[in-house]
Amino acid sequence: MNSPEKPAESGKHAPFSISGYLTNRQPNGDNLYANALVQFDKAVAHLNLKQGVIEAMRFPKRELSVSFPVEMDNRDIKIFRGYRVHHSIAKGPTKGGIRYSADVTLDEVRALAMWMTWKCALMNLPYGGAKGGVVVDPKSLSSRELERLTRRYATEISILMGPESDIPAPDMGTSPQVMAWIMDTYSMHRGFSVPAVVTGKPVEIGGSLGRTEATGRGVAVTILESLKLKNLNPGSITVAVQGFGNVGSIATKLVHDMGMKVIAASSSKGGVINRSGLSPSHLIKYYDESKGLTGFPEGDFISNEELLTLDCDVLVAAATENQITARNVNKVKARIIAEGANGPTTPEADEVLNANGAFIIPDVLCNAGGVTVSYLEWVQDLQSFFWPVEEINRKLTTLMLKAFQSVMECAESYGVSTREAAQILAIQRVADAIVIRGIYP
Ligand SMILES: NC(=O)C1=CN([C@@H]2O[C@H](COP(=O)(O)OP(=O)(O)OC[C@H]3O[C@@H](n4cnc5c(N)ncnc54)[C@H](OP(=O)(O)O)[C@@H]3O)[C@@H](O)[C@H]2O)C=CC1
Ligand SMILES: O=C(O)CCC(=O)C(=O)O
Repeated sequence: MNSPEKPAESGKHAPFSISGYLTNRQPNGDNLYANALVQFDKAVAHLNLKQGVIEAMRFPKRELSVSFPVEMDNRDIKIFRGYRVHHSIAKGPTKGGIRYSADVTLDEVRALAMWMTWKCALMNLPYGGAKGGVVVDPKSLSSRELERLTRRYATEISILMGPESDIPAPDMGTSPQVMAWIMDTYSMHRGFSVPAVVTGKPVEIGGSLGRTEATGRGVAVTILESLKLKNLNPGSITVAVQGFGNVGSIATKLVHDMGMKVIAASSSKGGVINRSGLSPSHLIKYYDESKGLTGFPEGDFISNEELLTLDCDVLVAAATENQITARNVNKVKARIIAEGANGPTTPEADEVLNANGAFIIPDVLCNAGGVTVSYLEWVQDLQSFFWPVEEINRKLTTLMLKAFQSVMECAESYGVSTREAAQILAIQRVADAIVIRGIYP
């Protein structure tokens, strides 16, 4: 693996060391921003770009760290920490979700913001990349506490937010309701409704039909396309899904509708396996009622570690980052890895999977359905004219297939992995925007 401290072999980039720049010192392979830089260095080495242009893409454009007080239901005041990072503004306003998680770090948000830049560029959306996060376990808060926290965080980052500057959306631990509170808070400060300031809202206040399902739908569309590429019949395919939130649960339902057999699914505390197949509707009902999948009666318990290394055809990694690592990669048996989550595979594990002949649908492609329908939501909000769900799903599928095709062509012509191909395409497009704008002549 290339170290992010060491320029890649081409020697083309990064005299600027990132020593001291990373904020959380995790073991090698676990720091998400370091991992994002390893991927970037690998992809950019194939492109003929000026040093300044490379430097401009290597580091975030701007970062906001905030501390803010929230009154708890028992009248105690707690201080929370949050972030909003803009990685690139070269191709348009910044776009990207907000994550509520007890473990979120600034480096994690930096990586996720960088990946949003590549994802938007790969999908040809007129956006740069951003991400936000608050260090909080949302399940530990009451609904009123969650609302107060969200409104205060939205106020703190409102100096960056706006329909023409930065448009947040849901990510892990946030929901359409959280987006509604953000939209309302921003609108209160402006004195009129600004639906286009955030996407993934409930449809009653300007959300788009199909947005809630969009990320999982994109995952399913790319899996089906991968099966076509490999001449595999969906009816003979077994699938294991790690993570059963927004992305994992919808992907489970849709691959099942396409004829594949889902044999295992999990949430954070473990999951369930049944080699005869699981019912997505039963899983979804159980998950909503029990807030997890452990104890689901129609199968046997399986740990997350076991699920990742299960004998199956397709592994959908739809939970969180750093799940397929140097520690477990040699035991992964799935031939197709669909990265519903952002950064589920570390760079070391990525190399091993590729060497072993696995087919990876990389995160910036696989989970791009969410931001794609977010874009459609933003366009609908700006024009105050809304489309039926069939039209949204048709547009989404068209854009996903086009991106899938271009990644395959790029992988073929450069002789690189699918992840490198996706990033090569995206980085070249962002670099073109930087050069054409004349920001870094
Ligand atoms: N929502 C979106 O539109 C998009 C999301 N993504 C990415 O997809 C991933 C999932 O996001 P989303 O579905 O929205 O998040 P949710 O918060 O809706 O769900 C997350 C799911 O992952 C589970 N989980 C968390 N940690 C682990 C773990 N270590 N092992 C197994 N399961 C775990 C959670 O379990 P539990 O319920 O027990 O906590 C939950 O089922 C993230 O990486 C996110 O960045 C990417 C693009 C768009
Ligand atoms: O819908 C969006 O704008 C962004 C979704 C997101 O955070 C992601 O794709 O990782």
